[in-house]
Amino acid sequence: MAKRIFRAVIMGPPGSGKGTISARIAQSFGLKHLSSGDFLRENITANTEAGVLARTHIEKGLLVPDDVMTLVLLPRLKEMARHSWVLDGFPRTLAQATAMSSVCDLDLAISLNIPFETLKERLKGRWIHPASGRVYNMEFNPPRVQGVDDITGEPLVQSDEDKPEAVVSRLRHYKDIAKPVIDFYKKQGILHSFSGTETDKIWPYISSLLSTKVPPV
Ligand SMILES: Nc1nc2c(ncn2[C@@H]2O[C@H](COP(=O)(O)OP(=O)(O)O)[C@@H](O)[C@H]2O)c(=O)[nH]1
Ligand SMILES: Nc1ncnc2c1ncn2[C@@H]1O[C@H](COP(=O)(O)OP(=O)(O)O)[C@@H](O)[C@H]1O
Repeated sequence: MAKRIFRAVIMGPPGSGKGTISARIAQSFGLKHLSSGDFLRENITANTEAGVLARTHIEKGLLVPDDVMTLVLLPRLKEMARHSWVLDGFPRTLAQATAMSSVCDLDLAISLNIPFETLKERLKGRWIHPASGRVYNMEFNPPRVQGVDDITGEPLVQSDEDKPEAVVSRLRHYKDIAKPVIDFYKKQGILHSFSGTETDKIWPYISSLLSTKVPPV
């Protein structure tokens, strides 16, 4: 019998732990971790038309326009039709959520509610390995050797998006546009929200919810 496909999205403001939690979900439940930020970075590196447009917005701490996002994401989601996945960072607007519902059905939407002050602190300490998208935090999950990626030994960088001015504007904007998306999934009966200041305390709740829906690896 074919294995049932399971699809989840994870939503939350920048720094809320979407990437960290998606990586744990992928590892514990054998789902693929898809990330809108990684898809955009691939396009930026490859200098595609969408990548060039995306870069100009990201550099200003702005969201990438919906038409560019759907152009990048929808074909990737269609390619993943036979796989179970957790998608991090998409959809962020109602237009994106509606466009996505025309190419795939979701089983679960996770929403992370993390206080504003906690988010600001976390983003200040976030460093990434650009080639792989691996994310570190100088307190929460520091690299083994300061300033370099654990796997490749290449240097880590702090992204322009995590500089203080960009962070505050991104966090303000998030709340306004996320509300209709959250309501959209609430109406479908697939929304589960989790609140807290620490990923390690939220994780057991997410993990037990998922174990009722996806068999662990
Ligand atoms: N101090 C602290 N940092 C965390 C926690 N959870 C995640 N982080 C770090 O906070 C930053 C943002 O997390 P990330 O998963 O990238 O969030 P995203 O922007 O929602 O994908 C990263 O540097 C993480 O390592 C936590 O519970 N405590
Ligand atoms: N669904 C989306 N809609 C619009 N812009 C997006 C979307 N996903 C990612 N982006 C853009 O890419 C940037 C990086 O995304 P990501 O790696 O998910 O980081 P973060 O979680 O810190 O926002 C975002 O700040 C935003 O400008």
